[in-house]
Amino acid sequence: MESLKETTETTLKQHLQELQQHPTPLYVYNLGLLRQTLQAVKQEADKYNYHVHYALKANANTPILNEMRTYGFGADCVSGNEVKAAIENGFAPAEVVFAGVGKSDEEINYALDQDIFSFNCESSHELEVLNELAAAKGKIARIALRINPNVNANTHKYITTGLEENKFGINAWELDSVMTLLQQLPNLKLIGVHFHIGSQITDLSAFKNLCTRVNEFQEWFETRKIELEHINVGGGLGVDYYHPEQNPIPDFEAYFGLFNQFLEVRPGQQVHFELGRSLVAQCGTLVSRVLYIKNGITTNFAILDAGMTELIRPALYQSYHKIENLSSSKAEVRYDVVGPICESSDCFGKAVMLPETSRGDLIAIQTAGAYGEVMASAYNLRTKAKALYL
Ligand SMILES: Cc1ncc(COP(=O)(O)O)c(C=O)c1O
Ligand SMILES: N[C@@H](CCCC[NH3+])C(=O)O
Repeated sequence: MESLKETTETTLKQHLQELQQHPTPLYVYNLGLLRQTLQAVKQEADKYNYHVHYALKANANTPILNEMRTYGFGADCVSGNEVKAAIENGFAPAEVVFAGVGKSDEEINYALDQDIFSFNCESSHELEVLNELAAAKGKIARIALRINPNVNANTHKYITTGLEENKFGINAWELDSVMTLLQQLPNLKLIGVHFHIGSQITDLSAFKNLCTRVNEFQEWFETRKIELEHINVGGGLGVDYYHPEQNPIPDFEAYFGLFNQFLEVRPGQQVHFELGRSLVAQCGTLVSRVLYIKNGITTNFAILDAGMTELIRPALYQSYHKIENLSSSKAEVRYDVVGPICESSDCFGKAVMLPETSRGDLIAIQTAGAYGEVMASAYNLRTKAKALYL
């Protein structure tokens, strides 16, 4: 793994002079690491003939999408604009799936016109609306039922999606009535089932529990003589935010191996995955300049030109991102690293040990490739940060 260590730990420092020429805040992507990650995913998924759709919600930048397409991944979309981005960036419609609890008529109509592979449907009401819109176009929409498996992902409660209390998916007790309803909806064709239990899952036993539930649902369908061509088990594999240098690439071998061991697949069935974070998180860094150093009563503040408007994860989920000072190698001092936004939650890290930091230093906030740029906002009328690809 020595060469990987090189790419994550030193790439930014190697490019320091170049970075200094750029306005900040700036998202910097390491395409070399991205390619190594995608190669690893492909190698492990191919072992079992698994097919991966990239979840665009993690990062929908064109150079990133180009890499995904080049490596043969499909596109998992959650809005009409994501479907559009996938198609405009060259994904074949047959490689596009569209999930989401609240698809608007306009979004559905656009996806119907594109003849996408599948709508992952999350309620009876949605099925009725989709059937009506497909009928109006004289089309038959391929659908997968997103089932809520009631499996705990053991992750942050804001990013758990597969519990009964969550808004996502069709609950097990509704399946009978949904199947009865489907028989009355001639413009829908059921091609599979879909599950997704949450994100940033680091305890793989959650996926084992998912497999057990999927196996039970498969039996349920089988006893009713309903054939499922596709089993989509979603995404959710977590990354190591604490040690991006040591673990730049998640353990895809263990992840896919677990599904191979515990998921019972019927002959001819295809297994689909929808990975987002695990593919792109580690290749992205938010680079920012120190604006001011301010000595508070209890702490020193390093005030950056990036804030929660560029990377909202710490403010929203109290999530940890490793912070490095690329410019200084002085003795370490403790700082609260904060942004310029008019919110006290605009803080990237408290009591962070950094080499003594001065105005103008470049600060790297790591593991920001997923759910970073895409979740940026214009709050305080901020300008959107640019992206640089190394
Ligand atoms: C339905 C669905 N699929 C895929 C993903 C991608 O998840 P992750 O980025 O955790 O792999 C998400 C996000 O949690 C999702 O909601
Ligand atoms: N945006 C979240 C994850 C949600 C994933 C989409 N369901 C994060 O930054 O961790």
